[in-house]
Amino acid sequence: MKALDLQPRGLLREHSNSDASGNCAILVGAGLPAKRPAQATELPLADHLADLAVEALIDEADLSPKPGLVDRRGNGAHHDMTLALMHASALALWPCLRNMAEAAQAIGTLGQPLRTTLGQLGREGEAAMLAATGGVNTHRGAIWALGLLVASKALDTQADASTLAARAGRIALFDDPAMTTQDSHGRQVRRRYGTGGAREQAQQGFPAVIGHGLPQLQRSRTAGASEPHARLDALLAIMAVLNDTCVLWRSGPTGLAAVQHGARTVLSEGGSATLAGRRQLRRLDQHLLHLNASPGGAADLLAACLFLDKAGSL
Ligand SMILES: CC(C)(COP(=O)(O)OP(=O)(O)OC[C@H]1O[C@@H](n2cnc3c(N)ncnc32)[C@H](O)[C@@H]1O)[C@@H](O)C(=O)NCCC(=O)NCCS
Ligand SMILES: Nc1ncnc2c1ncn2[C@@H]1O[C@H](COP(=O)(O)OP(=O)(O)OP(=O)(O)O)[C@@H](O)[C@H]1O
Repeated sequence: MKALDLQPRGLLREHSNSDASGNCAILVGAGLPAKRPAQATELPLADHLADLAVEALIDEADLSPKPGLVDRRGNGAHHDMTLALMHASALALWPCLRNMAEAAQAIGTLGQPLRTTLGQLGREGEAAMLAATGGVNTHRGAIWALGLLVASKALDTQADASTLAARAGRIALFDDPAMTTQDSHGRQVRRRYGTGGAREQAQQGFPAVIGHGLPQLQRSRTAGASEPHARLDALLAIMAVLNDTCVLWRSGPTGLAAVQHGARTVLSEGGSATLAGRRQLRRLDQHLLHLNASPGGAADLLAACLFLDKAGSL
C-alpha cells in the first residue's frame, strides 16, 4: 500500500496498533507479554529518528496560539497554508528524513560525501513536500534543519543535544556541489539586509536553539509551566533573537523588530503561562497579522528544538 508507506511507522504503531502495511497487532499480538509497551527503540534507528522528526513537525504545527503562524486556530498570516496541509507535509517528509539517517549510518563519517548525499536527499524531500502541498513551501527550512540533525544523531547515537547541533553545523559547513543557483527569498533578503539566514544558523550549530530555545523550554518546565506553555516560551525565546528571513521577506526590518521586541516582552512579563504574558502574546499576534509578518524560521527551529529535546536524551 503505497500511501501507507509514507506514514511514520513508529507513530502508526503507537497510535493505531497497526504496522506500516496497515496490519493490526503490534501491541496486542499473540506471544507478546500483555503489558509490553510500544518499544520505539526496537525500530531500526533511521525509522525511529524519522518518527521523532515528524512528531516534532506535527507538535510544532499543532502548538497554539503561535503568533502569525499556522496553528489549531487557523492560518495566521499565511494565505496558502492550513493545519491539514502542515500535517500532510510533515508526513510526506518521513521517507526523506529516514533516508537521511540511513545515509549517515551507511557513510559513517562527517565529510563531503555525506553532505553531497544529504543535499540530494534534501532536494528529493522538497519535491515530496511540494507534491503533497500542491506547490506550497510548508517546510523548506525544517527539511534543512531536521535533516542535518537526524544525520548527526545517526552518526553518534550517544550524543547529547549540544553535541548533535554542533556536529550538524559541521556537516552544513561543507558545500553542496549540486546546490541550485535559483534566487530564494532567503538569499534576496540576505543580500538586501546583510543578515544571515537558515544556512548560517545551521553552520554556527543552531545557536538560537542551543542558547535560547532549549534553555527556555527547561526553565519554563522547571517553573511549573504546562508543556504547551513551555513550548510556546521556547518559540518566543527563539523569535526574540533570530534574524528570520521569512519575517524580513514579508515585512522588512520593521516586522523583524516587532517580532523580536514583542517576543521579549511576552517573556519579560512572565511568559505564556501567566495572564500578563498571555495578554502580550495576544497583542503580538494581532500586531504580526497587521504587518503580515510570520516567524516561519523560528517555527522551523522550534521543531528542531523539540527534536533535540527528545533525541538528545535517547
Ligand atoms: C539552506 C536552505 C534552507 C536554503 O535557504 P535559503 O535562505 O536560500 O532559502 P529560503 O528562503 O527558500 O528558505 C529558508 C527557510 O529557512 C527558514 N529560516 C528563515 N530564517 C531562518 C533563520 N535565521 N534560521 C533558521 N531558519 C530560517 C525559513 O522558514 C525558510 O523556510 C536549504 O533549503 C537548502 O539549501 N536546500 C537545498 C537542499 C539541501 O542542501 N538540503 C540539505 C538537507 S540536510
Ligand atoms: N506553523 C507554521 N506556520 C507557518 N509557517 C511555518 C510553520 N512552521 C514552519 N513554517 C516555516 O515558514 C515558512 C513559510 O514562510 P513563508 O510563507 O514566508 O514562505 P515563503 O515560501 O518563503 O514565502 P511565500 O509563501 O510568501 O512565497 C515555511 O517554509 C516553513 O518552513
